[in-house]
Amino acid sequence: MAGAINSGNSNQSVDEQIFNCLNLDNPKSFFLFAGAGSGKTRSLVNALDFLREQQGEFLRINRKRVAVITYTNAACDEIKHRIHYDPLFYVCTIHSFVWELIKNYQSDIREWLRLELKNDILELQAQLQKGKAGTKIATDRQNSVIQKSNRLIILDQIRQFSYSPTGDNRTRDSLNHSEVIKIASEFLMRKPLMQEVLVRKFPILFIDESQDTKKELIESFFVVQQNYQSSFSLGLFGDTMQRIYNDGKENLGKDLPPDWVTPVKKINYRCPKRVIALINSIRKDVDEQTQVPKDGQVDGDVRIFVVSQEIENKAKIETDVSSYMAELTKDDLWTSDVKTLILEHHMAAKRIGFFSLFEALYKSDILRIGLLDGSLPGLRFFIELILPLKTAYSNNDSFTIARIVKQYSPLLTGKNLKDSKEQMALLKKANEAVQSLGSLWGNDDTPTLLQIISNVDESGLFSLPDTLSIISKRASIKEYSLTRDNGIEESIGEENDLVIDAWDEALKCSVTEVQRYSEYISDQSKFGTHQGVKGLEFPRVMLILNDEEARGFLFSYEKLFGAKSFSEADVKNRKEGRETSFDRTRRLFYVACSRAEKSLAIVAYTKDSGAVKNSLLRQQWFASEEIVMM
Ligand SMILES: Nc1ncnc2c1ncn2[C@@H]1O[C@H](COP(=O)(O)OP(=O)(O)OP(=O)(O)O)[C@@H](O)[C@H]1O
Repeated sequence: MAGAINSGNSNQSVDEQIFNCLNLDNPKSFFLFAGAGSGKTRSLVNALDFLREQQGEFLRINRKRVAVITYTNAACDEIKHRIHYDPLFYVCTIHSFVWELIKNYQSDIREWLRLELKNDILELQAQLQKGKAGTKIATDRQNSVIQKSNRLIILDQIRQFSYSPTGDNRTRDSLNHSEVIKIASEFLMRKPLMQEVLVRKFPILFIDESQDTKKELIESFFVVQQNYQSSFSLGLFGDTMQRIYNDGKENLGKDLPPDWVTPVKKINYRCPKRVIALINSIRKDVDEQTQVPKDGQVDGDVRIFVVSQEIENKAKIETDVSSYMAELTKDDLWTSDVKTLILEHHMAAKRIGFFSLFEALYKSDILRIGLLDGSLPGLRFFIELILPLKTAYSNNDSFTIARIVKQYSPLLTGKNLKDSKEQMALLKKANEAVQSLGSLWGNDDTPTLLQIISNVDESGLFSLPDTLSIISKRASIKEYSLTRDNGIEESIGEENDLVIDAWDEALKCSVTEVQRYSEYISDQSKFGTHQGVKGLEFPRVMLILNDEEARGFLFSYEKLFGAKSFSEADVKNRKEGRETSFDRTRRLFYVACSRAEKSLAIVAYTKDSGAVKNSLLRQQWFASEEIVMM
């Protein structure tokens, strides 16, 4: 690693090396890249504690803060919690950070957007001229030209650009996620004033999981660091082996300026010895970084179960695997407290039983983000109102029923009750509406979502969210399209029908699917995705590998384990030094395996069990007794 002027492998010295960088009179930048479970997050928090103690007063008096960019909102909350919400630290995701940086440059944003839109339109028109007419791609391009041209026309009418890091930004004055990243990177690169403002406000900037931070931004932060070496410290935390998104900077850390400090961490504090040996092997052909266990670490167990893809009852296989592991490890919690990691949300949806609902809404680009982060108003309506009301109804819990109805029902608004001469009649109406809704649940069956919204619409018990209301008043539907935040906006064309189609399909599902979805999304379920568990740890991990179910093309476990040969593109990419789906999958596998604190079971569904077995034996990541053919 270039620029390693300091190294050491005791944890104490790593933290001290970082502390030494944080002297505001002589700041240094550093790059703490180390394997899974080596305590990078812990070192980050230690550095913040150090800053609070040593520099807190100075920073506060001079109205400066320390910025910490995290990869997810969950990681952001975790760090904020660990530093007791001290306002000295500005902890946020990359999108919030860059918006904070650029939001006061409104006229520059307008000019940037004008140029960007013009260039995009020219490029699309050139592609349209070159390409075949009448194809789907040509239609998409034409629509895109129309959309961008419309945006260009209204550009000067926009008084203030807006952006929400967690929203879908579909109003006419909003910027989208990739635009704010692009704007911030370009402004940071080109505008000395913006660099100065950044450094003045945040003389110290830490970036966690920086291997997955958008490369153009990382590059612009490097430029700032070079221009402000004596007043700015950039601290990067991460692990190149855990880069799982394509927009991160490849080979981050290569050719660092010579004055950067690059501490080394070799101990893995999380995983048992056997898992450490496994992840060392997975990593061996990539960068030869090896880890050692902490003193007194347990051995732990690893098994890989090779199962034919053809097997119908996968749930049974996975229960059998749990029992096997419980017996092997003498740990009964394998049958009740296991984190199961799947590659895609679809796989959890199938296993938990909300697949039809998920599949229907996932099809729409507009609804997808809200579906994945649990914020779709159409679903929240069921989760926050209908399901709790149903539970209270089943339990004869009249207190809770009254609370929900009073809080949400338009029948019983204060104004309604005050104005009404017939309060008793209103209460009776609300009561009947609750009875009517409750009666939809028969002895053995549960209502569909459509039955529920029709019932509620008719009784007037609750106002439906705009999305659902539109469905039930389908007659006027063509004039509207849906947005996640507002429900209704001016028509933007074809996408409208896709959203309606998606909801049409979803409303045919039973409300039980919403219940299961709700458990999954609020993290009460035992499932997580391979990507989503970055940074987390669990005692018992079951990793499900199944390309067929995952449907993605970015990852291929069949290739990783020899059941599928490399495509021509893979061969070409490898020859030319570019990464392949094999490389990406190997990194994802590393991330997922390294979450285990005690024991790890891998269930590999495959079209060719024999080929997988041979390949596993050749690869030597697992001992032969650890490979279980099922
Ligand atoms: N010096 C230490 N002594 C004891 N335990 C430690 C030490 N450093 C970290 N740990 C523990 O090891 C586990 C992993 O630490 P942490 O999450 O900080 O690692 P990480 O490098 O950020 O991991 P990953 O890259 O896999 O997300 C945590 O449970 C943490 O509390």
